[in-house]
Amino acid sequence: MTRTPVNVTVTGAAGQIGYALLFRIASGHLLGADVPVKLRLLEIPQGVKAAEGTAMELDDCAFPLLKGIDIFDDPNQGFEGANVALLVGARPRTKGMERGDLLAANGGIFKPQGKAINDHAADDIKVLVVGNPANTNALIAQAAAPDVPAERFTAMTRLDHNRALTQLAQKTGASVEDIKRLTIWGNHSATQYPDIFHAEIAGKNAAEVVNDEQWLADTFIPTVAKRGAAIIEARGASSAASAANAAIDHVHTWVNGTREGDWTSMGIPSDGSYGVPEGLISSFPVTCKDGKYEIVQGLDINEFSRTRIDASVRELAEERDAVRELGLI
Ligand SMILES: NC(=O)c1ccc[n+]([C@@H]2O[C@H](COP(=O)([O-])OP(=O)(O)OC[C@H]3O[C@@H](n4cnc5c(N)ncnc54)[C@H](O)[C@@H]3O)[C@@H](O)[C@H]2O)c1
Ligand SMILES: O=C(O)C[C@H](O)C(=O)O
Repeated sequence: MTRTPVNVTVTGAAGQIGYALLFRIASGHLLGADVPVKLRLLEIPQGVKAAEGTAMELDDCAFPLLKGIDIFDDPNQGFEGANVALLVGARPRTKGMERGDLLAANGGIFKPQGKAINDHAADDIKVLVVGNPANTNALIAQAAAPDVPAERFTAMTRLDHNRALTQLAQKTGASVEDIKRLTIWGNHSATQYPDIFHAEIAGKNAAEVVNDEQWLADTFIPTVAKRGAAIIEARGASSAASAANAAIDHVHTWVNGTREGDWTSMGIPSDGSYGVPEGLISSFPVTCKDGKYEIVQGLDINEFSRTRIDASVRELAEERDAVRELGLI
């Protein structure tokens, strides 16, 4: 039986992450090796020509699963019939820009995009926000889409999760696939908290295997939390291929499920679990099954973790208050 192609909208398609992302979506890594896709690329008018060039290259790959590419500069058209939306395009922070300016500039992008998703996307739409500040941009888009279930709006902390997996693997000599149940809590920012207290390495508690709280506090957490800045410093540009890879992982896991005995990290609207105020889009440990996610419940949060989760959640609440004041939510 031939399957109906899944419509995938990608914003910021002509950017760095877009260039690393589109070829993997078209080759079946986002949804599965048997799922045909149609790409809908959304750019600002100045980005359309470059997106057309990328579309030419996509054509030149002759991907069997790629059933069409359309390019738009109007969000209402870009999100028409979208089943999956990857919101990558965002206004980067430029010199002299305060956080409030950045939130306001991104509000001008994510509010209309949220409304366009509300009015035009397919009923089963799943949204991943990658563009920074990802959690709060997701909140803005979600608030502008009252007819879409709030839980369909998610923000990307999978890159942080993947970064933490490798740091832990390198410290312990384990292989990344031997590590399970690691968690990123909070905001995709320097306040995020990568938590290994419930993680397992080949079945053993990771914190006990590491047995070095100083490494945890002074090396592991800051290395993971500030990795984005370290990449910018080294590369002269923000992470692109690893961010695209994480976006692929996030959606693939959401759609196809977490592996047995494991969980992942996703920025999702809080239901009040673990003391995170309801509605904030914060990263949690989640399991995924049949296209839905659930927060892992009942984890014992120690004092070390509590302080750090609270600090990141406080930052999210401040960002929410700032966008509320700007009338964006
Ligand atoms: N959550 C994460 O883990 C993570 C990781 C890396 C980067 N990021 C963020 O992802 C975003 C994109 O990064 P990049 O390196 O691809 O940036 P980039 O500047 O190379 O590309 C951004 C693209 O978005 C387009 N764009 C801007 N406004 C748009 C709009 N309203 N509609 C559609 N397209 C629009 C631009 O024309 C540009 O082509 C940045 O905000 C970056 O900070 C997030
Ligand atoms: O773009 C950035 O500021 C960094 C990015 O969010 C990252 O984590 O690599």
